[in-house]
Amino acid sequence: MILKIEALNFAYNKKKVLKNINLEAEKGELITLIGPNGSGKSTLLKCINNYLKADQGTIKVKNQQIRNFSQKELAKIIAYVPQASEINFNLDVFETVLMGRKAYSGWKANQQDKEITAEVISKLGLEEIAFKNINELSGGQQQKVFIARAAAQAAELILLDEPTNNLDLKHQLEIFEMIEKEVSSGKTVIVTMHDLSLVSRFSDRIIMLKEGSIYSDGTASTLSAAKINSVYGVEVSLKEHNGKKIIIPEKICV
Ligand SMILES: Nc1ncnc2c1ncn2[C@@H]1O[C@H](COP(=O)(O)OP(=O)(O)OP(=O)(O)O)[C@@H](O)[C@H]1O
Repeated sequence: MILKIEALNFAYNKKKVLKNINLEAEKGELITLIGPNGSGKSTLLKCINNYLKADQGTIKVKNQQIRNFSQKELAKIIAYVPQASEINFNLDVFETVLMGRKAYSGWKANQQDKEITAEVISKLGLEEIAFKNINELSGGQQQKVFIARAAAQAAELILLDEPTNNLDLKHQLEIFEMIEKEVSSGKTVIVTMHDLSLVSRFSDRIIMLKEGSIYSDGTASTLSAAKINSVYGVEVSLKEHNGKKIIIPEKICV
């Protein structure tokens, strides 16, 4: 088991945001966290990454509490890609992906770091933009670069916060292809998303958060109109296509 969370509680000041979260993740799992705006998805990822410190409960990676790791050691196990709006710097693509190697070599990247960076760039199909400045890229291209940086970090657990937000259909699929490549090479990926049809198509396991608690945890086949209705307050129709669910919002429940 790569991740084990037990009885996690977290509050911003006095506002309880995560309530009694229990969660285990295995090697090679793709887990999607869904839930309405403000249900605590980003906060949970930030707690797992030890960016926010839990008030109560434990978070263990590889059987050790995350608070016992130095930031550098934890970065060899967990890679975290925040929401696009939280990212802002002025480097080219190669340099950005190379930053993923910081946990190994500090500021002084060695030849091996550069080779790993080049491998990741070509494996994930970013060669053509390798020397473009990040700020000159579209949102979709930037997201790909940040996933590449997480891949270069060679962490076993990758946390992605809404990587497909604001992306067109092609970029959404490309991001999922990148995620699937990481999962098929044995990485565990936890990703937050809002597009439930996309989630149903790509996830092994879907965790629904409702007001800071886990409301359900199961395969895409367990996603039901009743659950979505209860968590989002919206009536939906579910259609099946090639064994996957398509979720159509119908009306807001009153
Ligand atoms: N830095 C902060 N200080 C105080 N409250 C915060 C902070 N960040 C988030 N919150 C609050 O915590 C709750 C959970 O926020 P969080 O960002 O984890 O939700 P989310 O499920 O990721 O939402 P979204 O889908 O909109 O990204 C919200 O009520 C939010 O207002």
